[in-house]
Amino acid sequence: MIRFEHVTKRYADGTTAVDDLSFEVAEGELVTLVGPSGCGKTTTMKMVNRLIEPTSGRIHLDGEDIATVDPVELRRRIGYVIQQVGLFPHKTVLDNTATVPHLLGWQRKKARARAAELLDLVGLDPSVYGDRYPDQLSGGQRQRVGVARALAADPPVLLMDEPFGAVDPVVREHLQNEFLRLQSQVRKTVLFVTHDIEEAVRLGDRIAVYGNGRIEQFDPPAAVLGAPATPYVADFVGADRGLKRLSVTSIEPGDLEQPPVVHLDDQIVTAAARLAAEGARWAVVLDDADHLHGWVSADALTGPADGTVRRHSRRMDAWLPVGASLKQAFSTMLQHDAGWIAVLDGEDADHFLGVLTPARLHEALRRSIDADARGASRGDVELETIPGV
Ligand SMILES: Nc1ncnc2c1ncn2[C@@H]1O[C@H](COP(=O)(O)OP(=O)(O)OP(=O)(O)O)[C@@H](O)[C@H]1O
Repeated sequence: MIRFEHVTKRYADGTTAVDDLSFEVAEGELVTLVGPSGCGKTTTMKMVNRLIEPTSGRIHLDGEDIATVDPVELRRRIGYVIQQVGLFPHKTVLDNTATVPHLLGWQRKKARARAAELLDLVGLDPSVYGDRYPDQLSGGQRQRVGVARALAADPPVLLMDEPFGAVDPVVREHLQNEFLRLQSQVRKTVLFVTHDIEEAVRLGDRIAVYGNGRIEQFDPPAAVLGAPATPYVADFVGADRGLKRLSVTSIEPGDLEQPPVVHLDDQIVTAAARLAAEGARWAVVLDDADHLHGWVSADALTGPADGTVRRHSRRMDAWLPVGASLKQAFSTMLQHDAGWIAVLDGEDADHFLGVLTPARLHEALRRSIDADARGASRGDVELETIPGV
């Protein structure tokens, strides 16, 4: 969708901002450009909408050399979000969002309806915020309007330059999550500039790690964290990259333990016998519809034998859908003070798959690091284990 071919930008004072850059961004892909200040990220981005012209090389958009396209026409195909947002202070939120459709000559009613739809999509109720002016919004809300405005004309490509850079870390994380949700719906081709490796890892399908006008590594987040291509990249992603990796490694069915499973209406004797046969101290409890209910301990089943498991079972709220990140798993364990979490599958996360324990979480992380290093799949990795004490 976007292709850079040997692109160099040298400014008039002799600064080489971008040096012989070649890379490609696929349709619907979100690529983060990350690196320290002054390494050429913004220059790269601004060459895509021709705010800056390359000194040499070519950039293709959807197969077309952009040097041959009228810049104004080109920019209509490209949404642009910047840190300062650049909303018009004298226009309402709704009118700000409808700017591009207006410029494209849409009828006022259609443009405003589209703007309202977009505001809704970025989490701002148009009936509450539509008539406000930008200075009546918080920083995070202004950023959302910026995103809505960039999407209003439904451009296939989105350029985002530190769009969440000016808000505090909590709001920032919130905006990142919302943006990921939005992107899963709209699937734009996105170039996203940031100097924050955490943000790059969290958002990018692939990350371009910049060092001084060149790309040092262009890979999916797990590979950048697990197998940095150069000492520079290793240094940039930081010594705690194992920890960052938690957020880009997802829970897979093969990571799970399979404790005994009993049902709410099972007789206590039957359930106790099942636990004893497996030498288990507890079992997962499902309801009639096979949905997760909770758990029951072997000790609780040693009392009076009449009745069903229902009497002794405890509710379990610590669960996640398969595919959630190991970071979410760890955080859920801490939040519920739980020694394990249930992992569910299915459209409504209603099918019990197994449980993730801290030991299994650690294994999953090690497996994924090993698998990346060897170019293997996670299930094929045999781990050496350190004997327990
Ligand atoms: N108009 C200009 N004239 C001369 N040099 C420039 C100009 N614009 C940018 N530069 C230089 O080009 C290099 C790359 O700048 P660029 O803005 O692309 O970096 P960046 O990675 O986006 O940095 P930041 O994260 O600080 O925004 C820097 O050394 C910068 O000083």
